Amino acid sequence: MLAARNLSAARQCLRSARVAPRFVTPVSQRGYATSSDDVVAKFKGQKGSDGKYTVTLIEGDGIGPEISQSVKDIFEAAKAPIKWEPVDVTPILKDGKTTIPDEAIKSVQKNYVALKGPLATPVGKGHVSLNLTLRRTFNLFANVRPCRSIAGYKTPYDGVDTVLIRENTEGEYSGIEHVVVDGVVQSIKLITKEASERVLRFAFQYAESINKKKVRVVHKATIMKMSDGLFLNTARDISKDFPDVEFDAELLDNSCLKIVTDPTPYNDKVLVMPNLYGDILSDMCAGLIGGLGLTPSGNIGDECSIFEAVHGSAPDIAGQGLANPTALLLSSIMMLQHMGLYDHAARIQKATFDTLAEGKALTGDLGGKAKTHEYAEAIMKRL
Ligand SMILES: NC(=O)C1=CN([C@@H]2O[C@H](COP(=O)(O)OP(=O)(O)OC[C@H]3O[C@@H](n4cnc5c(N)ncnc54)[C@H](O)[C@@H]3O)[C@@H](O)[C@H]2O)C=CC1
Ligand SMILES: O=C(O)CCC(=O)C(=O)O
Ligand SMILES: [Mg+2]
Repeated sequence: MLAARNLSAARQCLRSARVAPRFVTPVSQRGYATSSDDVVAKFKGQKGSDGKYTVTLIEGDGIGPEISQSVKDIFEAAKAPIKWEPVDVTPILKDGKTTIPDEAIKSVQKNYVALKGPLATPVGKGHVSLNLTLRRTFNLFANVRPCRSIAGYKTPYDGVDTVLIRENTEGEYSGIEHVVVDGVVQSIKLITKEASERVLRFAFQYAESINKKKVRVVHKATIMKMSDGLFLNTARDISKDFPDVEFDAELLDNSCLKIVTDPTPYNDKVLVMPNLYGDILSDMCAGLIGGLGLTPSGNIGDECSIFEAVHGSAPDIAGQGLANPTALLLSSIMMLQHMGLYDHAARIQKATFDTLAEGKALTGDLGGKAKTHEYAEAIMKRL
């Protein structure tokens, strides 16, 4: 009884502590704003004697090395104060479990931040997803996936500005599966109150920090009454701690229909949802603005964060210089903003958006003829 009361008091204390404003830096400078002034201060302490910050780099599979090269070239041209620390994440088997090498883990823990290219996951048999392994290893509980229309690049949808936050450690992605009897398998969707609380609280704080004062939970608690029900009820509880943020909920299928019909009513909201729904909806949103070559993301944790594109390793175009590096580049801009390097982020972002708007050096996915490196060079010329 006493323990329960202590736990509840501790939770209450945590709630009030975290509701306090987290930023001094004005929102106009913070851009994607995934961190706080405290986190920025932590990075300042990481600055080396050469004036540079070390960032772990996981180049990834398929198109990963090509798009990573573009980011490295553009950062060099922009004189961004980043020293890359490349690590190998080839999976190893440890105590019967797939894991990533210790050096990679230590590098991210030391640097607090990584930029990551896509990692391929074999279908069916084979190693578990290394993307999930990384998210779980570093407890990167919130996956922030913004999706904004690119000025000058016309799609059937104008002025898209959605932000989706995906629970990043459990749900349908838990990978707990077993054979019940031959021909019958069971896959467990694990939802805990603790992980739900963590990502929901982040979503409310994030909404406040980017001045989108509405949070919408996307769920299917009509069918998954217990699991999505727990997520939704937890959201209702957490919303009471954020009286200035409007809160509502919507069924996933209805959200899909409404977003592809007209995404603009979603511009003033932060959408938050269990893992798989966020996975699917974020690819869908990318389709609204021109495809997966354009959408960034940040996997955010309390200790460290990993920034990566929404897309995968694109084996159909790998090794041919056809990939659009914009999604990884925008992820690296999110990363700079996360670290408080706002001026460098703004310069690279402007050069990128101006290049896209000019439309002379676009990659094939955007209807252009430029190779990956030619598009990167066009950005570099503007820096
Ligand atoms: N976070 C990660 O590292 C992710 C990894 N994956 C993995 O990637 C592999 C391939 O998955 P797919 O289903 O093919 O999805 P995908 O996202 O790799 O590709 C889907 C389609 O989008 C295109 N595309 C993706 N990124 C592009 C870019 N930067 N520029 C131009 N076109 C681009 C591809 O050519 C393809 O036609 C799988 O092994 C999957 O497990 C998938 C999603 C995320
Ligand atoms: O890990 C994977 O293979 C897929 C991950 C994914 O689709 C995503 O993170 O959006
Ligand atoms: Mg995905």
